[in-house]
Amino acid sequence: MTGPLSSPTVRPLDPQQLARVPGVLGRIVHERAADYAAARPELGPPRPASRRFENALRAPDASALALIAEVKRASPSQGAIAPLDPAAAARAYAQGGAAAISVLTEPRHFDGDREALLAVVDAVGLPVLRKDFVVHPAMLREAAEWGAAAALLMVSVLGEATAGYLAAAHHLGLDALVEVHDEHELDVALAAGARIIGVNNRDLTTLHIDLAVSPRLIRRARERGFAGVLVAESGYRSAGEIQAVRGLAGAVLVGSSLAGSGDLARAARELMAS
Ligand SMILES: O=P(O)(O)OC[C@@H](O)[C@@H](O)c1c[nH]c2ccccc12
Repeated sequence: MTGPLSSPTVRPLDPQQLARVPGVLGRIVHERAADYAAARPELGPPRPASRRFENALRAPDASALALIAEVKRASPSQGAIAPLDPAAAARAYAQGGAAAISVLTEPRHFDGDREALLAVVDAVGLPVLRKDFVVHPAMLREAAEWGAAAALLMVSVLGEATAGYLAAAHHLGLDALVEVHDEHELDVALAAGARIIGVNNRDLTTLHIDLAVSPRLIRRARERGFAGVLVAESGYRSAGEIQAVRGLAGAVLVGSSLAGSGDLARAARELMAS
């Protein structure tokens, strides 16, 4: 029996679960699992839900499109993007109208770290998303301890463990961006009770981008009666491309094209101009 104050039990992904993840993504999750192999799995006491991330994406009105701007210094598809100072980048994004900031904390392929997240939490009042390859409950505990308002949960990585990790995030007071890339993953996210679903246009096993993925899966989520927040993710470089998800998505998540622009505030404003 689990009472309201008992912690949900979430296990680190086991080698069998990790082995199911193909391609580039498979390599990264193996590395992350090794990084956290010795970490404690306990979540600790429950924390109150702030819903800060979710609320930021819903405001100011239901038809507006919110920007989640990402502090991204490097990626497997592009290599080095820009040697961003995380705090300065986040301030520029805030000035440019971002509703929330995403910060990569994966060190080997995205040049992210804990310090980047802490610096951003300190620099801006906006809610911050910890963007990492969550394969261990300690990664969620850390996200809460570091002051993140939300964490990314990838259905392509967690599979049937998604519901447990979602409960763990909520136990810690975190919102969760539950990421999907195809119909099956969307069904898993919906069944898990996700409140915020991100549709990644990038297939992380091949790194191929197809901007038609977000509109397709967002429509399907609505057809299924999903009333939560839908986020279109990855590959957006122009206001014209963003136009295609207006009226569909509640938010867009953009990293590379902003991070590599030189003037982050201006790039954010121009990208979101309708
Ligand atoms: O840089 P882009 O193409 O604008 O994409 C941003 C974001 O969607 C992308 O970084 C991302 C989406 N899901 C992820 C999961 C892990 C790492 C990174 C990601």
